[in-house]
Amino acid sequence: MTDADMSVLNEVFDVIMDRKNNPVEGSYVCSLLDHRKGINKVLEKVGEETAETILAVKDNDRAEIIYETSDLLFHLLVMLAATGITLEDIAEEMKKRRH
Ligand SMILES: N=c1c2ncn([C@@H]3O[C@H](COP(=O)(O)OP(=O)(O)OP(=O)(O)O)[C@@H](O)[C@H]3O)c2ncn1[C@@H]1O[C@H](COP(=O)(O)O)[C@@H](O)[C@H]1O
Repeated sequence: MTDADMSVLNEVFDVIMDRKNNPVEGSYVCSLLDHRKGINKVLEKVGEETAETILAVKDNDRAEIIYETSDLLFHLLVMLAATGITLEDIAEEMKKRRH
């Protein structure tokens, strides 16, 4: 995997943060981060996408695993943005675990 492949996570996270700070009409991310709905909507999606990913793995369906894992990672990024945690925070934690 190249840095360019992984940079898409940073790019999408940057868009999510921009949506958080500069709400846009019709944005899916903004609908998830809408404070009037609280954090529940984001967490429901993380749970739903986790279940769908697990079922894709159970079915041994490669295309579906890729599709659902992408959904899950995206919603995890939205969850991190909602809680004020950055990808740098996650990277720091993972680097500490290297051995
Ligand atoms: N990566 C994503 C992304 N992945 C999934 N989704 C949306 O997540 C929503 C919910 O996913 P679901 O799988 O539940 O969708 P569904 O169609 O109900 O499918 P199932 O229930 O059948 O699985 C769908 O509307 C998808 O479009 C995404 N929406 C946005 N992004 C990124 O976020 C950026 C900002 O998006 P906006 O805020 O909409 O501008 C975009 O430019 C993208 O880069």
